[in-house]
Amino acid sequence: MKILVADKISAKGVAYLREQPGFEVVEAYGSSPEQVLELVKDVHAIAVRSETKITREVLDAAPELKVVGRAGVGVDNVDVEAATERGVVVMNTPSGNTIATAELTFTHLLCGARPVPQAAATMKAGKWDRKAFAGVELFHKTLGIVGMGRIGGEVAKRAKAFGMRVVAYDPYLAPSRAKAMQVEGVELDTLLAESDFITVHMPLTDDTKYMIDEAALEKCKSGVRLFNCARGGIIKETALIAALKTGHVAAAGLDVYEDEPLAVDSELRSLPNVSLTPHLGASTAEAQAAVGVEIAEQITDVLKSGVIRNAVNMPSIDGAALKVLGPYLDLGTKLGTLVQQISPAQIAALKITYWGKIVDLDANAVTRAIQRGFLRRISADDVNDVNAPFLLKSLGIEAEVTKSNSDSDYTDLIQVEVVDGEGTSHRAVGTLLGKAQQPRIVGINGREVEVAAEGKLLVLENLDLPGMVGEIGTLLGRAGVNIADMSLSRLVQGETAYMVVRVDSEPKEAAREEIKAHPKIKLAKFVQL
Ligand SMILES: NC(=O)C1=CN([C@@H]2O[C@H](COP(=O)(O)OP(=O)(O)OC[C@H]3O[C@@H](n4cnc5c(N)ncnc54)[C@H](O)[C@@H]3O)[C@@H](O)[C@H]2O)C=CC1
Ligand SMILES: O=C(O)CCC(=O)C(=O)O
Repeated sequence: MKILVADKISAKGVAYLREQPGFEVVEAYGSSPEQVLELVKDVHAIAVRSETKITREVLDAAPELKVVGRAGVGVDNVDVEAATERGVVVMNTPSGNTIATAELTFTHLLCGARPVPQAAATMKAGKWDRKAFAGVELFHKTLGIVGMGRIGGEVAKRAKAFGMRVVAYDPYLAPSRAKAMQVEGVELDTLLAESDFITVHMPLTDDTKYMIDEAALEKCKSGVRLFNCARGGIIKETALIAALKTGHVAAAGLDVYEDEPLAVDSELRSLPNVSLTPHLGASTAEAQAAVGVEIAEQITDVLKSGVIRNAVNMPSIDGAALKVLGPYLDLGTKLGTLVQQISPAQIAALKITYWGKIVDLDANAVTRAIQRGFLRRISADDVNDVNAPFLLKSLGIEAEVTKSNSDSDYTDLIQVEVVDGEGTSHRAVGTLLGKAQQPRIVGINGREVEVAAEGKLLVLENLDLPGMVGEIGTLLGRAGVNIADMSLSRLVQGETAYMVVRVDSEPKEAAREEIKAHPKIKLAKFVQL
């Protein structure tokens, strides 16, 4: 396994990767886009911070790639959509740099209140000016926090310790969390109107781009102070520059920019009332050690054991959750594979229904396992849990999931149903049996059966006549095929019955043709689970 460390992550993180038997680690920092294309051609994993851009082109150039690991929070330098289409897991380390970024934000807040960087620069220049650098206090001022996630929350705690009133705007902020954090949840306009200091802490999205523009600034108090240690573009730079020049915005502190690195001739560099840092939020020894080791561990887990944590393009399952969900994932994959093999090729919809305990668990991962199982034999692409929903959609198959509260005869039940182009439904139902939670198939196309969900199966619909079991047994015996397990089911005596036969080996072509052509057999499917 080859791992490219494309941006500088902590030495401890790199050492962890190097210690793994079978890992070859290549460190290549500051590579040009052309060099990156060359470097990735045989890598299985790439570790980045924010410098290296993992574009669609880079992903195309990396056929072996399984995972992109971002040592940090924002994944804006990774084309997540393209990665998802290719089944590449994109993961981040969400909390390792929270404190570092909250502390840098607070440093900017303090420098916005007291012009320390400006005063320090004049001291270095040999001056002694006690009049030009008066400031204001944070005490009893209102701080508006836009985006009350991990970093916003830590900033709020520090602001409370400084005696500030904290108001927050975050559409996803639960009132209970706001209360616990002693902040007032308000609408954005109220925050803009009431805050003396405003700091933003959310990702850059279509919703948040230019959230603080000319119109928003007009709603702010004259003399407001603004801070952005999240992503450039949340505060519109041209609007901010104009407002800093008039003094409507008294001071600003920025760590991030619309274009990074910030242009040498950016007007921001020459304004006296703005403090700038070059995207240093996460740059503490502690944060880098934390995110470097975390991403190295996460990459190792994906490559060695398939355990995925902190993925941004699929549901993550940690070790404890995997213990609970593991048997369901296995059952789900098998049911998906089974249904695909008993159905016609043209499928309009794949419908999944859950009953029992599984309803209360996070079934997203099981849904993906079912979809992966269904696609395993029909998609030309490498199918995995990341790209299964995308591939299904690209085949024009509609996905539907229902969690049912109705009673069932089993503690847990999963039904996978496909509807073909003619509107006919084909389905399989499965459960987990006993302490060992063995996957069992308990229904096929509305017939109750009971057979282990593993190995090779022969699914037959035959006329419900005496001697059928003997005839099939003889036929398979003649073909040298041993029967491991068998289940029979009929709805109405004398009509058709279902026979599910688990066999030790696959019947040869001639025997398969003989079974298919048997006048008393209406349907014969050979299934490999
Ligand atoms: N300057 C730096 O070096 C660093 C920057 N960051 C950036 O800081 C930002 C926040 O990071 P975390 O707090 O860890 O993320 P988080 O995911 O914990 O919090 C983000 C919050 O933004 C909120 N949000 C989403 N859309 C919103 C909207 N339209 N309006 C208001 N709030 C909205 C979410 O509900 C969530 O509470 C991220 O963009 C991250 O990339 C993170 C670490 C270092
Ligand atoms: O890696 C870095 O220094 C940038 C950190 C950052 O912006 C993030 O984690 O979102």
